[in-house]
Amino acid sequence: MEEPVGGRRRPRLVSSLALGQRAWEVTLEWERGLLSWRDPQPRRRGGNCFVPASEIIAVEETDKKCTSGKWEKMAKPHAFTVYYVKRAQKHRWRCREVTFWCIDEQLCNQWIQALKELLELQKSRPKQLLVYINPYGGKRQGKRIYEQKVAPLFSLASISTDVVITEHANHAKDNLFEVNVYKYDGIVCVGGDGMFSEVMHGLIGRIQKDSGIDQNNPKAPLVQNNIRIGIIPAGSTDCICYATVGVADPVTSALHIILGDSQPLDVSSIHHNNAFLKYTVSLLGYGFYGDILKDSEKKRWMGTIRYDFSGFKTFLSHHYYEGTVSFLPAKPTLGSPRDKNRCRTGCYICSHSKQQLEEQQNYGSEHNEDEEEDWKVIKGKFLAINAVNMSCACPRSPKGLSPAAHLADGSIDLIIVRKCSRFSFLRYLVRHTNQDDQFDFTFVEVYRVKKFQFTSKHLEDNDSDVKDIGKRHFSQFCSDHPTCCCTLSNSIWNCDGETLDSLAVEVRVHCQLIKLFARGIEENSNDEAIYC
Ligand SMILES: CCCCCCCCCCCCC/C=C/[C@@H](O)[C@H](COP(=O)(O)O)NC(=O)CCCCCCCCCCCCCCC
Ligand SMILES: Nc1ncnc2c1ncn2[C@@H]1O[C@H](COP(=O)(O)OP(=O)(O)O)[C@@H](O)[C@H]1O
Ligand SMILES: [Ca+2]
Repeated sequence: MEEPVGGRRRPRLVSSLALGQRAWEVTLEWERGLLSWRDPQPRRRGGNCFVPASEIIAVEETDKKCTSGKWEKMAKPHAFTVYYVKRAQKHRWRCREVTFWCIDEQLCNQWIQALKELLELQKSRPKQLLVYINPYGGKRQGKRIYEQKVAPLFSLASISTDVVITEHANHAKDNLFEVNVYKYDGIVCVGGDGMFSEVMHGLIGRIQKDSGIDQNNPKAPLVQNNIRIGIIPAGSTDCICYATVGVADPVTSALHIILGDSQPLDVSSIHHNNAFLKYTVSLLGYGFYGDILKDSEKKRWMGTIRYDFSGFKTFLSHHYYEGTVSFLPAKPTLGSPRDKNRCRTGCYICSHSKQQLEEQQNYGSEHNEDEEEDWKVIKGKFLAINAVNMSCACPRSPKGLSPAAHLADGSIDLIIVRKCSRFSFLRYLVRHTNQDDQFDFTFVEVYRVKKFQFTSKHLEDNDSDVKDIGKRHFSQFCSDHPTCCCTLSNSIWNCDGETLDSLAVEVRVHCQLIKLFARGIEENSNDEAIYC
């Protein structure tokens, strides 16, 4: 039965269709973009289901061969299946399907047609994607994960893909300078944070090159682009995926890509002496996390547990490093890393930053804050200096290094852990895994900043040539004395899981430079009223 209601542009479609052994009242509301089905006998539990069009993955005429033997086929020979997003535990999404049956072929086709037209209106969904798979990331499962869990969903959603399985490090990055990136709606990387970093460098670099922007100029206004990046987690930490989606799960990420989600992300650029070094979006860490990375790179053969092993070893070695950190604080309107304001889907702090960014772009370039505002300087002995652009939540620490950091506010949270006892440092680390405040220690400071610089004491004391010789000498010295906590050695910078070639860095955040196929972490996503 079809019932035009309201006489507006498009009538509401209401039919009695069979689902399971019963007839259900199925409604498609064009104005609200909502598909619902209601059990006309509401005594039964779970009698009402709603799926917004924005969460429908695909609609297909049901292949009757696959369902032979069911009573539906005999009584109601025509059917269509709707595939939609079902929210499961802990921010996981799954693809669920529901098949409706009817006697009238024309009615069945009308439903398929209407649902397909509704899907056509979802303009932000990608149609063509470029996929890079790192077959060696994490547990070396990238190719299998993509082929078994992701590709079937992309094909269900009629997304066409060009797939590149990388053959060496930097393959994806270099390739992004060669291909016609503009023909794609998005780039997907299958791997860990390192693989994401590679794709991000390729994409940002390519866009700047095409726009005539010199990345070596630390003051250059970088050009944003609308080609979104999707992450299918298949790495060792997968913090960028976890902190932007709420879980590191390939199917969930594939569904966010299919629905065409868009999450802007801050990117920090790292320079030294007017030379571009790298971009970072998650952790830029010196000291503890730099040392873990240095040690763990030698243990890649161990797989993902290399980080725990190197973490334990680095914890025991308890090295501290001397240097100077200077930073430019962010405006107080951006909140503080110690407030309880978490960045969640639709975050108002990030939306406000977006508005400001648009105003700046419309009314001329950013004014020079360096000259107007006060830089703060901290000299000392540090166990760790961590700059994070996002919470860095990951399975090891579900709240992350800075639980209140924002994905797209145009600021970095700078965490400084001064020299302290092993026991105090352990207490600090343990608080990453429980509800206690990890910043509530006298030896931990945290600031929300726009820019910062770091120089190791060795660089301050020596000129750069002497430094390089000294660095090698001191590193040798310390690896010969693994139990000493001497300050003579340098650490390295861990930049999203990759090493940096410089000890001294000048870092600046670029508000919302890139976009991901994500929507941030949904608040109470299990309680919403969509599911059945
Ligand atoms: C006592 C337990 C303490 C647990 C503390 C856990 C804090 C974890 C914070 C993790 C922040 C991760 C930031 C993300 C970095 C990634 O971009 C980056 C690259 O990822 P990819 O390999 O997927 O490409 N990953 C990393 O640099 C690895 C970070 C390693 C984190 C492992 C930390 C383990 C610490 C273990 C300390 C053990 C002390 C035991 C004392 C008895
Ligand atoms: N085919 C390949 N062979 C070797 N290294 C690769 C290949 N493809 C990508 N890489 C590099 O592997 C590094 C780690 O990748 P990633 O996917 O982040 O795994 P993990 O999370 O285990 O570190 C990245 O620096 C990336 O550039
Ligand atoms: Ca940020």
